[in-house]
Amino acid sequence: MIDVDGLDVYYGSEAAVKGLDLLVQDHETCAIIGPSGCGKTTLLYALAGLIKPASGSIRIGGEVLNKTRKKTGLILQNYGLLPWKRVWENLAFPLKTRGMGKNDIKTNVGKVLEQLGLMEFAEKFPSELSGGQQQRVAIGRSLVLQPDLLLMDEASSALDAITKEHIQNLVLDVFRKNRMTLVLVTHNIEEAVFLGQKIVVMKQGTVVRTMENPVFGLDDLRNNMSFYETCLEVRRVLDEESS
Ligand SMILES: Nc1ncnc2c1ncn2[C@@H]1O[C@H](COP(=O)(O)OP(=O)(O)OP(=O)(O)O)[C@@H](O)[C@H]1O
Repeated sequence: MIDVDGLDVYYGSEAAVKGLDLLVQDHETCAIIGPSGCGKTTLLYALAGLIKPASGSIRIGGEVLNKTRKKTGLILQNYGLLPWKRVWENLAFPLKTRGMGKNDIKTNVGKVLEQLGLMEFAEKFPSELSGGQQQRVAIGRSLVLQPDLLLMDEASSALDAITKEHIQNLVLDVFRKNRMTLVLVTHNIEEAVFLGQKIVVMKQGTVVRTMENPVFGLDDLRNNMSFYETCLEVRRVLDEESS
């Protein structure tokens, strides 16, 4: 479980996150949505252990977080790939740095490339790939480490509408097959409703609304009217909170 209690994060004298409380259960997905500048990315970095809070606490699996965790994967907006390494090496690199043997690396990287449909791109450089393919490689880089918690910042914001949906489908599939907790930050209401079991609305550095998503995980969700009704409900909440 992720348990955030009274979190304050400052940049200099400016508070980016203020008195924020959040609970995310194990194997749950949580989508964080809110206007630009409300502190979503800052919260994600704090959950990754990359930013130290001024006060309050973050507990993950009962342990107070005071540095990065091996079992937390973080996927950033710009994908964070190593441009001079091929896809295969991009996935192998985090395992090498953890001292894994060659054969185990081969098996693990092979499995993840297979799962993400990336085998045919194994020998390519990131610059030779489309945005959606690069995003899949970024997901792969996190998955090889078998995270129990995956943090994603704007998973699909730079992608066209169709590729966006493919990536969202893939993220849901990855979540289901890998038994992890998923926290994602998004500007996109449909993405929040598609991927968030719990939808958390932020405003000015704090959580103003938490919604349980009634349609999360339904089959063929995008062809179901209740999906769009839930999107409208989230839109109403965002409008109310911004007025
Ligand atoms: N490195 C930094 N130094 C100083 N202020 C920062 C820094 N990063 C973010 N901020 C400020 O902290 C606040 C929260 O920023 P943050 O990036 O967390 O918001 P966000 O909700 O993720 O925004 P967006 O949706 O536009 O990405 C903003 O007012 C921003 O200007």
